[in-house]
Amino acid sequence: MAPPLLQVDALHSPHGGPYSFTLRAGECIAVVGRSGSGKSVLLRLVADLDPHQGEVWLEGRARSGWPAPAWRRQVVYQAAEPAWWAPTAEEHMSGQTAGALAPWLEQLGLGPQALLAEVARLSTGERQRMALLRSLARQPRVLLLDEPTASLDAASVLAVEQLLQARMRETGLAVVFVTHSREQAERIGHRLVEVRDHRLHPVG
Ligand SMILES: Nc1ncnc2c1ncn2[C@@H]1O[C@H](COP(=O)(O)OP(=O)(O)OP(=O)(O)O)[C@@H](O)[C@H]1O
Repeated sequence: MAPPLLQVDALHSPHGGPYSFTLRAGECIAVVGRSGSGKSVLLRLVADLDPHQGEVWLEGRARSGWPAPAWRRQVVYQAAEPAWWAPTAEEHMSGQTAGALAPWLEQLGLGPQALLAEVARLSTGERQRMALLRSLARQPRVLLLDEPTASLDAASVLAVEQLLQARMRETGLAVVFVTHSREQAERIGHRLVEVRDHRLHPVG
């Protein structure tokens, strides 16, 4: 049998873990847990953003064998409060044209002009949807999402979930989705885990 797309082995730091799980192409693991339980720590360790021990494998190849920029192209982390480093969203879109992004913009209820507006002038919810587009524009194999719909109304939440589900189905994108909503976890997750006592526990 083919190895899992992502394999996480005893990943830990002083702030969380050891965490172990596998993720297949096209699969979503939804992660729930109390505030401060270590959900963001988990994502940051998988993304290689904090010092840690343990290992992560992508397509059977250990992360220690990947050049860091190549790893970060394939495994993309979206923070709960994403940072922006240029004035407009368009400048963050990994060279993808407005035309190429148009279907996603429309699906998320954003007009094409939102790409050209100053990011700072977008509403919190517009910025959050734009952050997801930026993550998808990088065409990762694995997307690590930290509460990506926290600022959205119910219709926009569903639009985000539907876009992600289509990308998982059509491209094999794999997702680790951190959320405070058990209902959302059940909608989007093929598997649910809870972070408790610095460990992952299967839910349901
Ligand atoms: N670099 C760090 N230095 C010190 N403490 C840290 C560091 N990173 C995380 N922590 C601590 O680890 C714990 C888990 O943090 P984490 O951000 O993962 O929580 P969370 O489950 O994502 O919470 P929330 O749902 O509120 O976002 C917290 O107590 C946090 O203060």
